[in-house]
Amino acid sequence: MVNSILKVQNLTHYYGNKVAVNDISLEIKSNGVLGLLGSNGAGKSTTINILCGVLSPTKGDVFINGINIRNNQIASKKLIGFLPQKAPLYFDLTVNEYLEYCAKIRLIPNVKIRNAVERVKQLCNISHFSKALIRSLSGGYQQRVGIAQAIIHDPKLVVFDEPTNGLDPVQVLEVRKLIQTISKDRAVLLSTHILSEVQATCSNIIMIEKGNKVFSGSIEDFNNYVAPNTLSIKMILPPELEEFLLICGVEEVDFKNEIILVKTNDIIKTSKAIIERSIKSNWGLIEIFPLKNSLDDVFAELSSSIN
Ligand SMILES: Nc1ncnc2c1ncn2[C@@H]1O[C@H](COP(=O)(O)OP(=O)(O)OP(=O)(O)O)[C@@H](O)[C@H]1O
Repeated sequence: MVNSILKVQNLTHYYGNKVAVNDISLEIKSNGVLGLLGSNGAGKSTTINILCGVLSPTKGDVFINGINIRNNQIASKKLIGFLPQKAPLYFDLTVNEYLEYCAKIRLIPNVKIRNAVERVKQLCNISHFSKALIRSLSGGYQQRVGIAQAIIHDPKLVVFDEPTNGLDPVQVLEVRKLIQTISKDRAVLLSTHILSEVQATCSNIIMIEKGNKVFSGSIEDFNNYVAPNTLSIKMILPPELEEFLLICGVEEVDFKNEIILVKTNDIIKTSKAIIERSIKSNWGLIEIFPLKNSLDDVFAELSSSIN
């Protein structure tokens, strides 16, 4: 049987008597980017600090490639790369000096260090800064150095905590592109509270709120999670508001130029009723379709589902 790259079973963590992560399970079976989404304080950092062996969980188990991190700290850490919210950089070292140092603390044999450093510099497009002091690099390039240290030992799983925080829009796009490239050869867990980040980078999402898992599935499943409750309608001869309100399930009607937005408690029944009435009364129905919820709507709905 092939081991999952990451398996988290019933993870729970308390700070004193306050629960920060409550019975969370998740699994990564193949390469690609899994988004760990949640509002501020949801429990994302606590979860990933546990996965990366920085924090011991109160309860539950984490397996990296089948290895339980609780009893096999060194073996499991060899398989994980981590870029925390604040990249662990030494600003007075050059890029080469820093990456060589990271390779040593990752226990890469001396004879292989040079190749490892060259490989990650090339991948992260920082070779031309090899001899530059880290403090002299822009925020985006410093973040690339942070990413390079996270993959220097060629881990199976890389964990990024809010990797585009504080970067300008161009750097954000470049760092996202780099993360996607990295995810072709390994699994990536990307923690963020930014929906557009998840949309742009991830294939699947786990969402946590107040320490509880509230969603797990594909971006598409996430998008369709909350059933739509609004119909968008175009008609040549629409009826008056009062007549609309008499139709089965119609709760609110909003006339916006040519478009009529109808809020309903039953999208199927109301669509059927409007189509039937339109034919009978010659309203000249041109189009009718349910309006999809935006990801922001779904995020808001899921965030408020835990009290
Ligand atoms: N060292 C700590 N001691 C006590 N409580 C903590 C500690 N660290 C985090 N918490 C609390 O645990 C909960 C989860 O925090 P965590 O940092 O894991 O959330 P997060 O989703 O990463 O949030 P953010 O996006 O703001 O970093 C929060 O209520 C937080 O206040």
